[in-house]
Amino acid sequence: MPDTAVSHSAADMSRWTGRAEPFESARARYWYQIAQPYTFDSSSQQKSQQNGQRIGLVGFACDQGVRRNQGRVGARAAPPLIRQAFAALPIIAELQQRYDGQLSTLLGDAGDIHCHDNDDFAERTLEQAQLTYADKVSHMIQQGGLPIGLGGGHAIAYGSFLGLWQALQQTDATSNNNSPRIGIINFDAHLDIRQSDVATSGTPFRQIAEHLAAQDQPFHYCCIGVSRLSNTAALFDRAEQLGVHIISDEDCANKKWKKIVAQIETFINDVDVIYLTIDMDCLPASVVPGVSAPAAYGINLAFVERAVKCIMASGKVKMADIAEINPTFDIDARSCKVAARLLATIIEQHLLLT
Ligand SMILES: N=CN[C@@H](CCC(=O)O)C(=O)O
Ligand SMILES: [Mn+2]
Ligand SMILES: [Mn+2]
Repeated sequence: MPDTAVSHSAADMSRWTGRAEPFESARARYWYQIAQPYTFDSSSQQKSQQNGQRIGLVGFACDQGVRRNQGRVGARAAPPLIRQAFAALPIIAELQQRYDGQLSTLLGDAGDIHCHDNDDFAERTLEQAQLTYADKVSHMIQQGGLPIGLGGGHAIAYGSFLGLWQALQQTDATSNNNSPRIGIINFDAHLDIRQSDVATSGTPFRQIAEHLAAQDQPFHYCCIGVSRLSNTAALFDRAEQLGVHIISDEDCANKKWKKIVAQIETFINDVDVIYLTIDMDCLPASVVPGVSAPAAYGINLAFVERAVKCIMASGKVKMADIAEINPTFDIDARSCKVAARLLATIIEQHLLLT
């Protein structure tokens, strides 16, 4: 048992495994074959130069926010299992062609931040874990990489935002008093803007709104997949006060794609950088059973993937994460496989664009 409330475990490369195919051509390439430990350059406040790998994975092995939010815990076990499902996926031909000879520079694993929230530890473990995680992702952004956080509960979102915020504070635009406008796009059945005396997995976007207000910055938040039966009227009231752009789960099912994509593009056009977060409970419980709070209705995986591609195509996504997988309730690793597919989609789109 570690003697601190928050610890970091380095990348365990022995978990990057998959099929061996000695009789196939060299194009039978998998992510497990090219992942490397993430390289943190200590001299690194080299603004936006490519010092580490292009993509950095970092786990947020923490479900204290879910516990505080009266949810069912277990999400802390997800990061290595999402990695494992992703490791076994093939690298698509377009990426192999594009990065011929440089595949080993694409993907770094920065290990996991652990939040040890048992009775032996002080109350503020979650907040410490968020800060430790934020420092890691901020460093990656400053090295010119795209960090992708693997939750853990959705309390990861406040850490992801803080990491992005810290990195943006170092940019020339910010020092010239011209802060980039941050847009947050969250795929989620829940708004996660709860009022509470402590941070939880249900509060991160309200915390972000307060952080931005304290800095005199606008709050641009678009939540896609919101369910009218997973959020109270009090939450919808707060969403209205905060100017949240809501695309409901029913809109996703019933409205024409063209209309939805126009709404997303209008949101994107109003911001300079995007933090993209996917709470896996945006999908139906039949597709993703292993989450903290399963959705009865949910939005289609095909819809989520198409929308993620459209958001990534903006070239504005500087931070991303995938949250709320809870392996305790998964069936045959189905939920981890869906998370891995969305992770692959984000990575492929980013690498094909940059
Ligand atoms: N991060 C998710 N939060 C949801 C959980 C809802 C539930 O437990 O039913 C929320 O607070 O709304
Ligand atoms: Mn949710
Ligand atoms: Mn959520």
